[in-house]
Amino acid sequence: MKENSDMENSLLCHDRVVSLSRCADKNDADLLPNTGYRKESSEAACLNMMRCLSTTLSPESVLVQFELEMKRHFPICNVSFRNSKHILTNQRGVPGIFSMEIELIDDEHIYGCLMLEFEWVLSPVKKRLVNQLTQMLTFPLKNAVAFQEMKQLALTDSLTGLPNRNSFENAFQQLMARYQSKGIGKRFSLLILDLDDFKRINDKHGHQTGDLVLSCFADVLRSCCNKTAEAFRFGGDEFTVLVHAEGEDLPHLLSSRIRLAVANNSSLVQYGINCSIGYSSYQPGDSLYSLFERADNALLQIREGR
Ligand SMILES: Nc1nc2c(ncn2[C@@H]2O[C@H](COP(=O)(O)OP(=O)(O)OP(=O)(O)O)[C@@H](O)[C@H]2O)c(=O)[nH]1
Repeated sequence: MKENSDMENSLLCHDRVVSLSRCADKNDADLLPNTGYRKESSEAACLNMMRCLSTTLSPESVLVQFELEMKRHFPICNVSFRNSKHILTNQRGVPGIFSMEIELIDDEHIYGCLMLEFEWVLSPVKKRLVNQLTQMLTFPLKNAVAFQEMKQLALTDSLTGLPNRNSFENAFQQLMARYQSKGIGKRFSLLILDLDDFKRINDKHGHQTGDLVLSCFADVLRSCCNKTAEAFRFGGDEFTVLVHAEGEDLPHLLSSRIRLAVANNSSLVQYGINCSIGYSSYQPGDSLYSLFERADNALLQIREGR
């Protein structure tokens, strides 16, 4: 069998694929003289790959770890994965001169396809090793994608598609941490929105119509929010918006925009839908409870004042 110390080549050595991986340890027994590379059997490479891929549950991180691990063996440029639901890519805009498309097979079904671009043309032996290492990706990637989907479900309201109460509480904690670390003066606001007399819709038109009205209201709310305002379904006919930009009159402006959008939406108008909105701005020392309580009191005052 042919064996040389050319770093670009994997070697077919005693019928086993042997790749060259970068090695920082100068005393490594398998270090090839004056190269900084060591020989590694494909079994060892696969084991390494499996070990490194099993440590994360984020699909993007799985792909990045895969890429890093592949880089030990191959001059790789771009890695991307796609299946019917997902496209993950680390495309850097520098195309490789040689590409391979490898199907990831799971229980005899094709789970997705991995596109790899390399800086150099690969020898047949190297292609074999790429295939072998790529198949290692199937299970961790599938696992990570399933985990992400479950996480997404747990944080999303299934009727309206808006982030749910759990999401709202997470977002609040994140905002509070961010604003606290930037010091006093950085504020954000909370809007609480409650549909007026919504029970009447269910009682008069049925639960399905009630669902449609809630979805329609959520769409209107979404359309009024921008990058600095995020809407949530808090529960039932109650919604919240976190406004994470400074500006004292922002909550007021957003409330007016939402009320106008509701009044101009024919689907909501036909059911006589109105909403009450109360808001409060974050003050240093506030908890979610105190901020929520102030916004809720403001909402009650608006209702009592009518
Ligand atoms: N269709 C539908 N109804 C829901 C859903 N979640 C909660 N509800 C109903 O929403 C209604 C909320 O009633 P209330 O809390 O009294 O609110 P309201 O009728 O708007 O009264 P005010 O807030 O005082 O104006 C209840 O009848 C719930 O059954 C849902 O997902 N779909």
